[in-house]
Amino acid sequence: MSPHVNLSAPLAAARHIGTRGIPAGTRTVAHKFGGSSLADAGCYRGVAAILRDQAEDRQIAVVSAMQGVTDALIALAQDAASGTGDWRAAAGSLRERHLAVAGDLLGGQAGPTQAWLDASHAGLADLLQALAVLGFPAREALERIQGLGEVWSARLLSALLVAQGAECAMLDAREVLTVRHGELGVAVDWDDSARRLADWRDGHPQARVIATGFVARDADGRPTVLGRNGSDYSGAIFAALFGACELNIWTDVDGVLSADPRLVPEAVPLAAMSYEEACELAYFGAKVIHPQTMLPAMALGLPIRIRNTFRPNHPGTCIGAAETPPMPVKGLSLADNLALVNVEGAGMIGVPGTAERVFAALRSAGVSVVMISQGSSEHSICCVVRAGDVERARSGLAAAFAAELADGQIQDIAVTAGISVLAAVGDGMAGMPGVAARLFASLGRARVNVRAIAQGASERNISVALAGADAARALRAAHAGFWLSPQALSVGLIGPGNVGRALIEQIREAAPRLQRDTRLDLRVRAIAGSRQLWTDERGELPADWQRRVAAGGEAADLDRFAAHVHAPHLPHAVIVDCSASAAVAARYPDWLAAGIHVVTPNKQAGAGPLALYRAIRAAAEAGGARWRYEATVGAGLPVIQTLRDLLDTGDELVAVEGILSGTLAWLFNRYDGSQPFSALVAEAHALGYTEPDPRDDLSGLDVARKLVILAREAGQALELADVAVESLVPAAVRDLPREAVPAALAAIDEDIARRHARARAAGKVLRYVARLDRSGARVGLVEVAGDQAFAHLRLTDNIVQYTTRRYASNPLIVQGPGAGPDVTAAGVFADLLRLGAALGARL
Ligand SMILES: NC(=O)C1=CN([C@@H]2O[C@H](COP(=O)(O)OP(=O)(O)OC[C@H]3O[C@@H](n4cnc5c(N)ncnc54)[C@H](O)[C@@H]3O)[C@@H](O)[C@H]2O)C=CC1
Ligand SMILES: N[C@@H](CC=O)C(=O)O
Repeated sequence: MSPHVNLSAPLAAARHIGTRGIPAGTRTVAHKFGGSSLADAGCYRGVAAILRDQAEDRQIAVVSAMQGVTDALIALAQDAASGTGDWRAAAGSLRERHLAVAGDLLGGQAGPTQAWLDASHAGLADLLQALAVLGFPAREALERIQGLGEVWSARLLSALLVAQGAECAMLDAREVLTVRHGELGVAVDWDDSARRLADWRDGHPQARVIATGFVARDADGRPTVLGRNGSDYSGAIFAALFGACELNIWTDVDGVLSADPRLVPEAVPLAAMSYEEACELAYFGAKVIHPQTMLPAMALGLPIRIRNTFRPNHPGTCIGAAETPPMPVKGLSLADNLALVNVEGAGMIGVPGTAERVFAALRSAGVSVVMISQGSSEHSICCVVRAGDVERARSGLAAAFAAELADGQIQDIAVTAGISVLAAVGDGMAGMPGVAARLFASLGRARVNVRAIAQGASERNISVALAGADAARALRAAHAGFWLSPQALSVGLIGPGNVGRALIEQIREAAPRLQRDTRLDLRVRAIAGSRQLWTDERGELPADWQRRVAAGGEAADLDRFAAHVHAPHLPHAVIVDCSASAAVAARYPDWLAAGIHVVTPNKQAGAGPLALYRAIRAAAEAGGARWRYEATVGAGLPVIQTLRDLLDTGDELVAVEGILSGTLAWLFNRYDGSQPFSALVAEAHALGYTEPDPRDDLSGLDVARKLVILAREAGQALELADVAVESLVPAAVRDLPREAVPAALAAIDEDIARRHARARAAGKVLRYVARLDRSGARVGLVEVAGDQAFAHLRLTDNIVQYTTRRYASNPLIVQGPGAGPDVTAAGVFADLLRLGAALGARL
């Protein structure tokens, strides 16, 4: 970069003068503290502690004004000059604020500092009065006033350090730093500044210096300021003049982030970057450091560290570090409030000098061009300008090309307002194929239309102009494309009941391992209950997630829920339905058609009306999304997967028979006539084995649903009504509201006791069995001989026997616990992992 060439010689000479008399090997470090680090007395104490804790031999600290003071001073000057506002009262409160901070910091020793501040504020009042008389904001007075905040701030900090016994000198930069204001900004007179500083040092040999940022003197010795971000620039200038080996810029963030965290919650802090990357990022959006600030540091190769005053142990971001991590894209930035100007016409093709005329016209109109793009057809030149410049740009171009517009050689000078530019920046993209592809693929997935593109031959920045309305979505999508795993899965859970809660705990426990070992990045970003909806951007659930979901939720709204889960910036989305709701199941076709995967233990879809089942299958096919429901039969057991494997490998199902209800298995395993059957039902409910309404188990409906799911898996168009079902629910309980069921359920006890006694007398046991074969589908309570496999189950064990063409005389058996929140959640989780594997996770 040119600054190396232009600046390094005068700077090296200035450094030589500035470090005169300092022993070789002395380590000097420069620090700069912004207004956010100096908001109140507590902040000054924090800054003093940071300075005292540093290990360097010599220290130069450059300070901004207290937070908000520079803006207040500018407003004061303008109000006084224009005769508006109560500027006297405002000046009074500024004085009070500084006196109060001095009193707080220095206590009994505050007298001299307060007297000094008082005198300085009296000078300010005189200046304001002069402006009020003049009636216009005379530049010299304005610059003198604007810089006072830094002078007060440096005085406060140095007085505090001295009061704490830490030796230091205060340097008013207006005494030594000589600058000129030119068309390209402020230029430092390095030679003059270095000589003045050396003279000042003769009278101030202290190892620690507190200097004013932002202010300087002009060639005639009049006070002036360095412009916006001037304090950072002062930091870099004094780092150079004092011979510092490093510049620390202390602010209120942990360093430079990969993107604006207000728009991209997943933005990550960057440990290191080159000066060039920092310049590119700073230009748009990343306001941590201004490129001009870096010029002296770049010329001398000084590392600049961005650090957090409020977390001083955080390493921050090192700009210009010897080694920066090899990442193709280091950061993304966004500029808003722009417009596209497109000069288009067949008459431009192959005509030398057209581009020169376009840019000359824009220069004459005083328009700075943000981005340029021209296709190789030369049919149009398009550039991006700031929204406030667009009318000047249009009329300037219209005047410059008036003749060509009149005779049709130029067809149009078109302006599109409401444009943003997204820039992907990184030294590492040079020579690396695929970076642009990744950026544009991410934007495409988020359905962002790209209006114009620019990439220079340095290959350090790809800039994309797009509609402002798409900007935030584009930024998040691009960020996900570079920083998130391609297997990042936005998870939304419906029904945080027994199974849902267990599932979330399992995900929380496994997520870090899965991300590390398989790249599957599960982010639970939304949880919907029947009454509340909770959403989160990042999807990293805290330990007290249940409390937050219950406390912080909004009203349940499945449309909002699905929209949040289906975040365009995340590569994949899945809805996990852990409710038992038919209304929720009816939403699956829409979700699947939109590309949202669905995983569920809810049987209402798989065993729902055939029309819904078919619509779900068709939608999944059309949307490319997957519907997985292993836990609907046998909870965590591989019942459906086993059947699929049999069928997919060409086998043929002859019959399926089994005990498919964990609840009924447990009830009849436990029941021995010594206690009422209804008491055991209540216990099964409390253990989380039953359906939300236990009548679904006792009526055989739950078992019938499972049989329908298996039949459909085997290709049969079975409806629930086609299953012959024996219900155990007494007629008196069937139509009661759910809350009334527990009290009424004793009505079941007598019948079960009688049937149990009869079976026992015959040397048999009662089992609720399901069977599907060529003669049809039926579920009911049967007496099973004591030597049969079905008689020897434990607890909630399910057993499924597949008789197939291959497994004809000796059926294939799947057996194990078939109900309970943990095993069911594990079955759902296994489906999620299978989905992850299909999306490319290394599972
Ligand atoms: N518990 C078990 O052993 C097994 C359960 N299943 C199935 O898992 C699902 C959940 O079962 P559990 O957790 O035991 O039931 P649960 O009653 O404990 O939880 C269901 C949750 O869904 C919520 N919910 C109901 N309707 C909703 C709606 N429209 N929108 C949002 N949330 C709604 C309820 O408020 C509740 O939080 C059911 O479909 C069940 O059939 C499947 C296999 C085994
Ligand atoms: N209530 C059901 C739960 C699983 O589907 C059962 O008991 O099997």
